[in-house]
Amino acid sequence: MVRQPIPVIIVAGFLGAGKTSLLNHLLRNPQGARIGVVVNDFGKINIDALSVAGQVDSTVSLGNGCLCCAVDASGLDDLLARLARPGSDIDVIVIESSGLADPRGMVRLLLNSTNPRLGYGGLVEVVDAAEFDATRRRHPEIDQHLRFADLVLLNKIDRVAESDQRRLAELVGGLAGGKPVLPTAHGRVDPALLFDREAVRERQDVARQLSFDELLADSSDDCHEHLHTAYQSVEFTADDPVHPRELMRFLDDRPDGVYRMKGQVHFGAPGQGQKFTLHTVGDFLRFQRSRWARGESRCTQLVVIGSGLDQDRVRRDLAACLGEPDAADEHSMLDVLKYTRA
Ligand SMILES: Nc1nc2c(ncn2[C@@H]2O[C@H](COP(=O)(O)OP(=O)(O)OP(=O)(O)O)[C@@H](O)[C@H]2O)c(=O)[nH]1
Repeated sequence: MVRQPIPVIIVAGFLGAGKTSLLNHLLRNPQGARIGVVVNDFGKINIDALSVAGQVDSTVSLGNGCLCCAVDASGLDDLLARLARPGSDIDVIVIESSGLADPRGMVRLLLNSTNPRLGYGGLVEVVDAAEFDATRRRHPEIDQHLRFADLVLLNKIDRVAESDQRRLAELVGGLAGGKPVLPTAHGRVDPALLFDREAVRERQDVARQLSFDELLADSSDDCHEHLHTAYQSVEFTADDPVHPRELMRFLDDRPDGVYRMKGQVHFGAPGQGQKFTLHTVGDFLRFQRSRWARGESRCTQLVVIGSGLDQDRVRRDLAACLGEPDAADEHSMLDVLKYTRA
């Protein structure tokens, strides 16, 4: 089986916004995924509390299969290549970008990476909700950072009066250009929003006795319930073929709040009888082309994940993409193919 590229998620945010809290939360709640966390230094990562299985150079191996690596920016390329090498068990890589640095450099580095085993997993901007107005006055460049984010965590929401939460969410959402904004406390976001659990489930079926997750789960995490309701996922299935131009129109102008889309697409275009697997994070878009397996039914199955989604509208807009291009329209797949990797 061909392994999907390992998603690399960049976590950015100004000093003290809650980046490390988010990383610690993910390491405690990996849900069976093996996470490789990359930080500038081990300083604040709460490794002691996570039971260390071993240490090699600047890498700490944690009892739950996760890794924590300390690296400066110049060593990042090498480190990513090592984490993604064949045989590596890592399912997802999360990099903490340092405080004031413009995260775009790191995004560019990933998007330009020629390593087929690495994929862009999105830019998550952590914002200190309580200090947002003051931070913005001191660092107006935060507006730029937000514009490039794929997902914004409006963190320290516990420190903001309820009456002010809506104003901040709207302000930040506007600056982020309709990207999803998720209020969080202590960076506690459902990891399923950031990475998939499919690979994980397969492994758990084989070795259910591994219960480190449960042992390490943050017992003080009393907001687990509403974590699951903080974002929505919409499933869309259709047997009728999808019109490539219509789907590209939808993808070019995704509804507000969409963070990720994934699944398979059955296009109705002459000579394009292959299966296209779609993957989007924020503005990033990629199709992978493969053959349908023998006996596999040709249909479209998509999952759209985001926060503040108008679920009916997403379903309606996707249903409106069904159809087949005119026989005379020879180039209907052109835009799809621009974003396709074999
Ligand atoms: N009340 C409250 N405190 C928080 C929250 N998130 C983080 N903190 C606290 O804020 C401080 C900074 O959090 P960090 O997670 O270290 O922030 P950071 O972005 O990694 O900070 P730098 O590495 O200095 O850039 C710590 O004392 C955290 O305990 C939150 O949601 N609510």
